[in-house]
Amino acid sequence: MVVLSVPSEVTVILLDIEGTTTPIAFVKDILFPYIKENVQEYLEAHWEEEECRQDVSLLRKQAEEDAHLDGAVPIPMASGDGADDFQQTIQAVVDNVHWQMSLDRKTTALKQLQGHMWRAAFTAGHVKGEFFADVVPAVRQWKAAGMKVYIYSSGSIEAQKLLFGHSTEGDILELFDGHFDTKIGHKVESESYRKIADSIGCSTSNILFLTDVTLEASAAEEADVHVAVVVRPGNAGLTDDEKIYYRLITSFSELRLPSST
Ligand SMILES: CSCCC(=O)C(=O)COP(=O)(O)O
Ligand SMILES: [Mg+2]
Repeated sequence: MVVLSVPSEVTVILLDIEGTTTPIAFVKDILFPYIKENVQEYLEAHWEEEECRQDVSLLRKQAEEDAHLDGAVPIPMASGDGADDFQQTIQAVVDNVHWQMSLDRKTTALKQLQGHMWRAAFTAGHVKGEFFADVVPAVRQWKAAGMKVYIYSSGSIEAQKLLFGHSTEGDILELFDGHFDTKIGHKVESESYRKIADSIGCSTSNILFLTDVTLEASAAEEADVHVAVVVRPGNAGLTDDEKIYYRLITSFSELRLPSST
């Protein structure tokens, strides 16, 4: 088995979700279709609620920023004048969400709405978070060894908590010391990793970040974070150069903590 020695200065392990702890297929084939199939009905049912208003307002702001992009879908303000206007505005939000999802965009606006929509599915037990078999045993071992373990995903913190709180392994939220999402910054920007270190109260070099996406690994590395790229079934392939450059693991069990023998 391949063994990757964790540098002795590492005290924090920061985990990506999709493609790292959790199969991409779970996100693409279960979580995302739930949104596409239910967004219209969800908006119709929750339109007048404050949380939904805020979600739509954030999506509208994002749509304005996206106006220059090919195929972008604007979300006009509802005039509040009649059922047709209400339906047209909802349809614009639905189309915008579908458009963003067709590009797998990771905007905070989209992720916030998705998190709110998944709440019902997870809490009712219709959907349970899935993890690769090595994930939970490894995290338990790291915690027992005194490591701090955090999550950093494009999925909203609320969605992350649903995934880990309602999973095939039960509620495993207690295993994590904290969560970060794109509100701290995008995962492909190195500044995000500096802010995460500040927020945890450690140096960036105390962090080991595990992700499937080399653009994220590169941004983290630029901030002096240790990185390993996680290769899982169903993940996007890596180039030969990436395979040579990055430390690769196919299972969390390949990590050797400093004190391990
Ligand atoms: C319940 S987490 C939802 C996953 C998600 O929406 C997503 O975009 C995952 O991105 P990641 O940064 O974890 O690769
Ligand atoms: Mg990922």
